[in-house]
Amino acid sequence: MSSQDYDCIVIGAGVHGSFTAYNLAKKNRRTILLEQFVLPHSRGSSHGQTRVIRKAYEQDYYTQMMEECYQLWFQLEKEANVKLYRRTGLLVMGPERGVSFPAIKSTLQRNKIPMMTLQRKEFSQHIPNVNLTPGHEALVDMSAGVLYADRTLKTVQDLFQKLGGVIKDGQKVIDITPGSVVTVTTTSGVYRAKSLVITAGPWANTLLSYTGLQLPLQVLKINVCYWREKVPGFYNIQQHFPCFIQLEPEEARNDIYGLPSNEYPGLMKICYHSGFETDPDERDRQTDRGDIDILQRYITSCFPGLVPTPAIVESCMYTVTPDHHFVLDNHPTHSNIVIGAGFSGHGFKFGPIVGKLLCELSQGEVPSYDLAPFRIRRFQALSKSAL
Ligand SMILES: Cc1cc2nc3c(=O)[nH]c(=O)nc-3n(C[C@H](O)[C@H](O)[C@H](O)COP(=O)(O)OP(=O)(O)OC[C@H]3O[C@@H](n4cnc5c(N)ncnc54)[C@H](O)[C@@H]3O)c2cc1C
Ligand SMILES: O=C(O)[C@@H]1CCCCN1
Repeated sequence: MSSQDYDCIVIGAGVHGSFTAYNLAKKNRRTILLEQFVLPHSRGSSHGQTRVIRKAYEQDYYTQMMEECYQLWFQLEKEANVKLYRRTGLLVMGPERGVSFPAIKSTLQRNKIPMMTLQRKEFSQHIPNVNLTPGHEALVDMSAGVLYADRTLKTVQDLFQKLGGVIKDGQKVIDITPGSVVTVTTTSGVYRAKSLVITAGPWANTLLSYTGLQLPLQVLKINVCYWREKVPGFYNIQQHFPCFIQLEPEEARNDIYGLPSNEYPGLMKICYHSGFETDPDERDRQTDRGDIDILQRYITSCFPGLVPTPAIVESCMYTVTPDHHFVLDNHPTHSNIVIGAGFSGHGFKFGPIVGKLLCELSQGEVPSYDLAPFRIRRFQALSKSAL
């Protein structure tokens, strides 16, 4: 067993822990990033080749955070000399009389984000091989695109190490002792630091249980489905096919989204924006595929150029809060413990800004954004403190 002292310990080397550690190292804080699995791994939420980046949100605060976040992604690409973003645009389709579509449209307009609305008659000219559902409208968020996810994690972790940061992978945290110096015990070491950041994705509540806190988080297994093009190239990134979000009527609850064929030749990724409850350590025992039936029906009616049977199904996990907004906050009883959790299936694109904010919180600095929507106290009636 080794015992070492740091300014900050970060638990979890997913996208948010990696960006937080990198921000801390940039501020010359002696930082260690602990990860239970050997890196890289595909057992959490940040693996896979691609994610959507967009400014199209219902809430101004996400759209406004993304303004700076895009700049941070570009800076990172420059610093590491690597391509992490590819512009495709994002086609948003949804019921004109619903809540979400008009809200997204007005947020984009209010914030002067480049966008294009598509009238039904011009839709097929711009977006061939997609049928717009009757009663639905469409717009395109022009600066949206694809982020290369696995490449991002490697890039950020490499930069962190170049700045002197330490990564210990294959070390599962099995205990946390809060205090003015926090002690973290792993399967092979004991580490002490002035502050701790917990970015443990689906395992957030397992880690938080050592600190006497539980958050209202639900862990869902997501079936990540890839669908074969009937004619190769129909929905290809090279042919400028965009990412898309299909907003469903509020009562249907969950949306469908997709990315152009890119990562696997001839296959387009289309997924259901929800899944089935799982224990993160038993992910593969969850075998429910009810979402795939919904996707098959949708693809048959709206994407006639795809074979409506998935060619590949991979797994990922969402950690969802009751309002689908993130948790970015200090621990309510131990202020030198900072929590980044509950990214609810839409957190990847915010990695650079979440890293910056969690770093600021851990250093006792005033955060760059109003974190009211992300504070733990919004769950007051729901969160159970075991203290
Ligand atoms: C299918 C899918 C599609 C998505 N699409 C998008 C998208 O298009 N755009 C977007 O912006 N976002 C998207 N997201 C969401 C985004 O990927 C997640 O919000 C983000 O990856 C969450 O990262 P994280 O760092 O919080 O969690 P994770 O990536 O799960 O990282 C947590 C890490 O903590 C480690 N850990 C846990 N417990 C311990 C322990 N005891 N000791 C040591 N280490 C531990 C885990 O092993 C893991 O590596 C998608 C997610 C999924 C699943
Ligand atoms: O965060 C995103 O942009 C994607 C697409 C929409 C559903 C959630 N995940």
